[in-house]
Amino acid sequence: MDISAITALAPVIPVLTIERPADGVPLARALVKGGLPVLEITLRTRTAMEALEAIAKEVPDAVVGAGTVLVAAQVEQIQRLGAKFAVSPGSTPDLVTATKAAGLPFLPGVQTVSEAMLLAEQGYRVLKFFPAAPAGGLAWLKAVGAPLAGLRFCPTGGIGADTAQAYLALHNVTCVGGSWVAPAAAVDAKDWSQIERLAAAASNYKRS
Ligand SMILES: O=C[C@H](O)COP(=O)(O)O
Ligand SMILES: CC(=O)C(=O)O
Repeated sequence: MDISAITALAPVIPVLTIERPADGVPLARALVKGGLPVLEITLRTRTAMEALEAIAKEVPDAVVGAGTVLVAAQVEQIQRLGAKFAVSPGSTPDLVTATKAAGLPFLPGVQTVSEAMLLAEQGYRVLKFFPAAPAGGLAWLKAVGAPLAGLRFCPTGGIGADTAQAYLALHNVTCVGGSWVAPAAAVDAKDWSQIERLAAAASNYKRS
């Protein structure tokens, strides 16, 4: 699957920052059961790599990727642990080269038109728009829809249950990313049924 196919699988990509290794698998199972199979594990915690590997091994219906991929050296490791894609808040030439060499689908982050154009020159058609809400949100996406007509975005950052549907209604939004479907309090309480309900609600959002 390429990144277009992966981002087409579900309207919402849960962005997960996992603090305890034991949380990863039940959290992933709850999200997949709720209808959100594409999961982004951010590499922001000591346990992220371990959680990524466990989910890749034990939750076969999940399409698990790594987020907060900042340097090329991480690419080989996440792929070896079972990541199906890489996400970054931005992009660098080294990350583009490393993910292409590895054949690992990559969702690079952009915040400006010029960044989007540079990635389009490299062949990317699906980009993460990060941080979506502070960087212009719905208004930015609407404004770039005509000039960047060939590009689709996965806005992430500051999106919640109250705004996700409005983003998904835009023709240049393929999916949205966010942490709201796995609130830290629910994870701390191991309230997997609450997370499954939040995922089920998010999986019902309609795309344009
Ligand atoms: O850095 C944050 C992640 O991209 C998710 O953002 P969020 O917590 O605003 O949904
Ligand atoms: C911001 C985000 O989702 C990432 O760190 O990849």
